[in-house]
Formats: sequence, structure tokens, C-alpha cells
Amino acid sequence: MEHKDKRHNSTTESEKNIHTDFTNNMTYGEYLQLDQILSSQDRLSDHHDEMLFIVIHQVSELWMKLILHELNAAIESIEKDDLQTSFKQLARVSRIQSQIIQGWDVLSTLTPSEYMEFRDFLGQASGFQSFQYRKIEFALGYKTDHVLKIYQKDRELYADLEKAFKAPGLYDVAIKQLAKAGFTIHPDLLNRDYSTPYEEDQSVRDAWLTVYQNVDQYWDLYQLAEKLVDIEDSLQQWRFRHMKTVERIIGFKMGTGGSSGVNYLKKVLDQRFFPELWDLRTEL
Ligand code: HEM
Ligand SMILES: N[C@@H](CC(=O)c1ccccc1NC=O)C(=O)O
Repeated sequence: MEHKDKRHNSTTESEKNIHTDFTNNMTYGEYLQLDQILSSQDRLSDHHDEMLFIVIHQVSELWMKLILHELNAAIESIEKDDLQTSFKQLARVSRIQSQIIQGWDVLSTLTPSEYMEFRDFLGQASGFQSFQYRKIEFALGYKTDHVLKIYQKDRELYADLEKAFKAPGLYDVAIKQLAKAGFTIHPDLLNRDYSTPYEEDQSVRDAWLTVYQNVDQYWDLYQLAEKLVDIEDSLQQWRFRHMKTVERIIGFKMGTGGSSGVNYLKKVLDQRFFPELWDLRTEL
């Protein structure tokens, strides 16, 4: 099929600029590659509810794909000082997050006994291995190298993930905007090694506090900060619903990925992305 060759492949999108031939008579199903998508729900058990389990994960991964697309675009916009464009992209990320959070309501119709009928078929597979989820964490600035090790055996995935690991995150480019607006930011932060976790900093806290206390003067930075808070808030809501849904379905059993299960997921809730933006609120 000729049109397929003309697609923008997601990995080469920025490198190639091939125009679609709009005169072709491609169908709805062809355009959306539904043959591929709709033939990718193979259940390992013959249990009815495994279909729900597969679909909810696939839908989540598709939304994550769009989140990454928007987050990376927003990081680029902020680097280019185009904050207005980044606001639109970040607002879209928040709306997508709302969709994924709603998904937990659907999954919680799965009861413990239904899940246990096919859980063993999953072996050691776990959401722990979600590649796109890690890329989102990296784009938001949460860098932990134990995550990279999971992919050591897969060269291509590893290289892709490593690139995201070493790149500046959303908070790094936001902090650069504070410096560009004239705030004194600790120089180590502006030239930091992006492959290390971000550590809370007094100069960043002081700068954001001034922004929040002088909204009229720093309207753009204030809007940017609130968009970041929206995204962290939603990510924490997602994590909380995941943890509670898991408790509802498997109680305190160990996870297939080898973790303690619910207690591990509770611990992850303590991890923060934009700490100063939360801390400063006590002082307002
Ligand atoms: C019955 C449904 C589910 C159960 C019982 C479950 C259980 C778990 C458990 C126990 C973990 C900890 C790692 C481990 O030891 O396996 C985990 C991690 C994870 N799960 Fe799920 N999960 C479910 C649904 C989902 C869904 C729908 C998603 C969406 C993609 C998802 C994404 C993840 C991610 C990204 C992690 C890694 C979290 C982190 O390390 O911070 N899970 N899950
Ligand atoms: N960690 C889950 C298994 C699980 O949920 C899972 C297995 C395969 C593919 C995706 C999964 N989802 C999220 O962790 C469990 O311990 O039951």
C-alpha cells in the first residue's frame, strides 16, 4: 500500500518532511492502522476479564505516547522562550492525565478472584517495565539510574531511554526561565549534570516565591509554575489511584515485578518533581 510509505514515522518525524498525498483513496481503517491495533489483544488465558486488563494498559500507553509528544514539545518551546505555546501543550498534558486517571474506575470493576484467574499467566511482567512511563518521569526531571538498568539487555530501548535520561527536564528549562527573568539562581543548577536527580535549592525557592508574591510583574512565570503544579498534582493522583486499585485487587501480595507491591507503590508517592513550588505555598 503506497500511502504507508509516506507516513511520518514517530522516530524520524523531525528528520523527514514527507508530504502526504491527499489525492489517494485511503480508508479510515487504513489511516488509523486499525488492522494492527485491533489485532493486538491476544489473551494468554481464556478468561473473559483479561481483555479489560490488556485494553486498559494499551489505552494508557497510547495516552502516554501523546503525553511524551506534548511534554517534549513544551520543553522545546520553553527553551525557545515561547511560553505561550508551552502553556497550550502543558494544558493538553493535564487533560490527558485526567483521562488516564478516569481509567482506574474501569479497572476497579475487576475483582480479586477474577484477576487471580489470569495473574499467573503474566509471569514476571509488570508495569514497572513501562518504558514510556519512565520517559515521562525523566521528562519531568525524576532521574534514577536503577530504572535504566532494567533495559540494559535491549540496546535500542536503552539508547533511547539514556537520551531522555541525559536531557534537561521540564523543571530544568523552567528554572532557566527564572534566570533569564533576572533572578539569581545558584550557578551549579544552571550547568548541572541532567542525568542526576534534581535537588531542592534555596535560590529556586526564593525566585518562585517572588513570582507568586508579584504575580502582575511575573504573569508568564506564574502561569508556567501553575501548569507544572497541575501536572505534578495529576501524576500523584494517578499514582494514588494505582496504589488503591492495586490494594483493592491484590491486597498486600508481592508484585510480579518483584517489589513488595502496595507498600512499594505507597513509598513512590513520597517522590516529588517540583518541590519548591509546593513548599513556597506555606509562606504565601
Ligand atoms: C490489576 C491491575 C494492576 C495491578 C495489580 C498492578 C500492580 C502493580 C504492582 C504490584 C507494581 C509494583 C511493581 C511490581 O512489583 O510489580 C506496579 C507497578 C507499576 N504499574 Fe501497575 N498494576 C496494575 C495496573 C496497572 C496499569 C493499568 C498501569 C498503566 C499503565 C500500570 C502501570 C504501572 C507502572 C508504571 C508501575 C511502576 C510504578 C513505579 O515504579 O513507580 N499498572 N503495578
Ligand atoms: N504487577 C502486577 C502485574 C501487572 O499489573 C502487570 C503485568 C503485566 C503487564 C502490566 C501489568 N500492569 C501493571 O503493573 C501484579 O503484581 O499483579
